[in-house]
Amino acid sequence: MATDFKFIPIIDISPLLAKCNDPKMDEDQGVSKVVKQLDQACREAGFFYVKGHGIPDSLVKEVKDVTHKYFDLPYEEKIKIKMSAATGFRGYQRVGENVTHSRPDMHEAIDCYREIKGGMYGALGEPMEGSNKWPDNPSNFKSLLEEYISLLTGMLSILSFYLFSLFIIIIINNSWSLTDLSRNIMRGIALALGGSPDEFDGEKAGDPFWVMRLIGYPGATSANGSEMPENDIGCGAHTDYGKVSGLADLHAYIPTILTPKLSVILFLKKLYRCLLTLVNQDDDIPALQVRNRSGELILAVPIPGTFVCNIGDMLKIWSNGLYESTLHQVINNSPKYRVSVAFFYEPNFNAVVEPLEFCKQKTGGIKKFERAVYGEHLVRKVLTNFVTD
Ligand SMILES: O=C(O)CCC(=O)C(=O)O
Ligand SMILES: [Fe+2]
Repeated sequence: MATDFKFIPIIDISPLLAKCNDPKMDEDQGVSKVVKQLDQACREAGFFYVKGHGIPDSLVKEVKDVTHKYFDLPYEEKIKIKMSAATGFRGYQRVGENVTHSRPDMHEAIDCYREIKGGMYGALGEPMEGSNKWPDNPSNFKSLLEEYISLLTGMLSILSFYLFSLFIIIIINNSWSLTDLSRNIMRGIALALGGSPDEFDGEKAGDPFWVMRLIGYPGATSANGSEMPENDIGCGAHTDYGKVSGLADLHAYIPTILTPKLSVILFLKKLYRCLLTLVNQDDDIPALQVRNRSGELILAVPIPGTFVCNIGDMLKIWSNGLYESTLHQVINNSPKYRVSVAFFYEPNFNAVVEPLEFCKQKTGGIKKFERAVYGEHLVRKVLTNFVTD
């Protein structure tokens, strides 16, 4: 992170969304103001809240409600959608299965990825082929989450009733920008970097991959119970490069190569991933902590009606370090169970990620990062990153 920021700025992005598809958006005063704020936030904190984002509050809340309901179910029920190599690493992982810095994270989660159809990305995408594992209970879980994802990505994958309701929402709000929030924030960030608004369209992130984690953090009392007495870290310090799937499942995939200890050590090696993250967190439980340059932890206090956004490592590469991803962690000290839904907006699966020429010029003319193909990194994450990175 770049500075000793003391707070995380709140940015009203509605002027940006209103003009996002206007070819002259960069000449608009409202857009320029938002772009300036984005630039400052990305340089100073790597984190910002967005308000005026156009996603209905009722949907944002409902997504957290169904997530609470799912995690409230007995373990035998939750495990019905267990994540494994056979599910393309999609599905439920229990508390402690995720590891950061060799410590089990005190959270459970459902991991989802954009659907990969058979043969879509050849042999590279094969291990992750498949569609997401949605629970049957609560019964509206799948439809609700698919609607939510379509609004965040602009991928109108749900036909029938939900597409129709989305259409009505769009008409009511008179704004197409509702349907692709992440892309539109990226258009603002592209301008903030000094590029054109469509810098990340096309081959870079015009057909974006996405990852979503629905995360449940047990309350402090149960977290300190007998099962894992010392661990109260919900999610260890990290930048957004993504999470490794359950080690047990990875061993099922590459059973003979690694000992569990070695797996954990290699897991610590950094993987570049993630462009922009949008976190939808419980309104009443402050738990997400962001580290500034001196190591002070700045709380990303929940602010109703906002998403917490942070830039990921892929943007760090594209911007040649002009924008950095910031370390953050989660500790739920409240006795209440906390839920957050982290949505990771990613480059195209086949995208080649390397410092943009104009960013290189702005940062001393030297390329600070090597070229990476996003899909290779992603798949390596779930398979061989343990071996080669
Ligand atoms: O739970 C949160 O508030 C954030 C989670 C997070 O940082 C992540 O999953 O990358
Ligand atoms: Fe994160």
